[in-house]
Amino acid sequence: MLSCRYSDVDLFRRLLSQAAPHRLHLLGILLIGLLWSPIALLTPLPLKIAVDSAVGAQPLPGSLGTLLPVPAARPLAALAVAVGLAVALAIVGQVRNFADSLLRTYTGEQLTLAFRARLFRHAQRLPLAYHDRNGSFDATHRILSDAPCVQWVTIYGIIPVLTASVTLIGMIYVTAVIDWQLAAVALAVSPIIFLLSRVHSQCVRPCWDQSRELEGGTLSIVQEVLSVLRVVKAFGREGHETERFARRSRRVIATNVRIAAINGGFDLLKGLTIALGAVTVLAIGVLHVRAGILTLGELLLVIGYVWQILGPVHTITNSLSSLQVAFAAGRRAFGLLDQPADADDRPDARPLGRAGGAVEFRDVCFGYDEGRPALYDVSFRVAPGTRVGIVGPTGSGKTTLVNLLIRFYDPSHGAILLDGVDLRDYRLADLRNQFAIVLQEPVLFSASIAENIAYGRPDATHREIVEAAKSAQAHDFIAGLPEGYDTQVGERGMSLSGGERQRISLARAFLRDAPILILDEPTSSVDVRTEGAIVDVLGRLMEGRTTFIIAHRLSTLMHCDAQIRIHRGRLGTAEREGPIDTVAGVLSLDGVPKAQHSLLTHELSSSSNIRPPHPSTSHTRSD
Ligand SMILES: Nc1ncnc2c1ncn2[C@@H]1O[C@H](COP(=O)(O)OP(=O)(O)OP(=O)(O)O)[C@@H](O)[C@H]1O
Repeated sequence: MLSCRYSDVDLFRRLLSQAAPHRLHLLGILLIGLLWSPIALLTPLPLKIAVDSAVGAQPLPGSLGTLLPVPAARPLAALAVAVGLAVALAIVGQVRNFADSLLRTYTGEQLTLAFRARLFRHAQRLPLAYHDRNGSFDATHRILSDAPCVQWVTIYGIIPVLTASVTLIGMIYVTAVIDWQLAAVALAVSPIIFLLSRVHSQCVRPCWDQSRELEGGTLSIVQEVLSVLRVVKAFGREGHETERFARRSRRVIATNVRIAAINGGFDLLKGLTIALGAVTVLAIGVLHVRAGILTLGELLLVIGYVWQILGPVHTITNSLSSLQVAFAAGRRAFGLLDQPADADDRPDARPLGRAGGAVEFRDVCFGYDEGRPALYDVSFRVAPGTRVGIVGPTGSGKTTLVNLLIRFYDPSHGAILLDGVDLRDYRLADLRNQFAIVLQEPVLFSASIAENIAYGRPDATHREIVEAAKSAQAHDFIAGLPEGYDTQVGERGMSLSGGERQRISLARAFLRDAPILILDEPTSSVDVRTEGAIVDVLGRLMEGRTTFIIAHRLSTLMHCDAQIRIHRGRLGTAEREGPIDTVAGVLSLDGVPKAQHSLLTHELSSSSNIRPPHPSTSHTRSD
């Protein structure tokens, strides 16, 4: 779990600093909240006036009596004052509620959006190893469901506690002025309630942590199943998946029921304490009325305050215990945010315009997991413009090799050089600009075809997009669509055929015009007829670019100058048989004229296959 190591104080501090840019809005909410205090203090007053001055013959209370001197013989005038005050309070209260709700919603959404954007930005910068380990939905859930914790803490946590505290102090003061003994009784209840709240928070906190983790796991099942629905349907596993979801959900339910039971138990205890306080105030108050210390109206006023005193106490304790939900979410959100991102550029990192395309692996070792190497001591050199096929059995390390080249991962030992410079010495953004990638399963985004083609070059003009589509033999089918280049392709391009999707991703690679091309079995998901067309397109796409093409099919290797064979993470020799020997074109190595050079055999070595370069071991091209 990535979320356990933060104390509440830590979280509180970090959430406040996350909310800091919106402090003016938060101040506005606080001020509107503080308006509640005078409204709450004045709310029981119309009742007192009605009882003491309209029914009884008392003068209007305090400064109201000075402002509106209603004679004792005019009970209707006193009633009018009571009604007028009640209506005015209701209007002011409703306007305050309206402004409060509007500003809370606006600020809350802004706070959540800002935190979500920060988490999303960070999730994209995390090393692929993090997402491999945790699955993509883990981050999704943290970004979508846990990010609102920043508004839960500020708008629904601290601000209600502050405003309720001010109201509480005001009410205790006014009650004490009227009858200090009643104020003391009401006050005596508060520490008991705070104590109960503290114990409550401690009991409920681990349950909230567990609930949020389980909920994330449950939703990840939904996401996983819906993203591979074709497979689930094809195997008829809908029932199994539903049961898996229900099993997880039952655990969430059990945890949430436990939380509800804890909350209910503590609410009961707090409610009983509050009722005990109110009943005691009532009993003492009645005795004081009988003894002539209080008027009946004052008793009603005080009882109104006592209930309202207990209201803010309730608000404070509820806000404090709901902070636990926010902290549980905050622990998960910061758990994501504190994962180390891809290494930052070195301070002296080199800018890179357009690379020449010379690539060298020098004694490269790498493993995804400790003690399970995926590549051992891989060394080879490739001259600019060489088209290299990477072959080997499944799981041998082909994808790993190109992953290291794009710097999705860094080698644990050795170095990879581009144009003679260690990849780690380049600015990462500049380095990644050197690659165009076409994958086995083309990746399209739910946007228009034009936007998908321009994904690697958002500044491309429409003309350039069309040119790229023509080069990828995609223009004709795109032009035949009712909305042409503006056609929306649906989620992951599912409204297009496999061949159409692959042509769009090839058009994207043409438009990108990068000096290094990475092709990962680009024809494996299309039929034989489409494959022929795509192989032709690939041939043109590879022209003048250093190309690494992972391939199992001979047809795909047809355009390659050289082959790297990998077996269990080690390099083997280049193949002698097969299409390589028959392909026209020569690998040029480090400035040596092309025609004099043979292929990679003497340039490729692994720990199991290290030998000095020697013409006799080299693999001369047939042409
Ligand atoms: N993200 C990962 N986390 C852990 N291990 C991985 C990961 N990706 C690959 N591996 C392991 O590394 C080894 C090499 O995998 P790689 O994907 O490079 O093989 P490959 O030759 O491309 O296979 P294929 O032809 O099936 O795509 C395998 O043992 C694989 O299980």
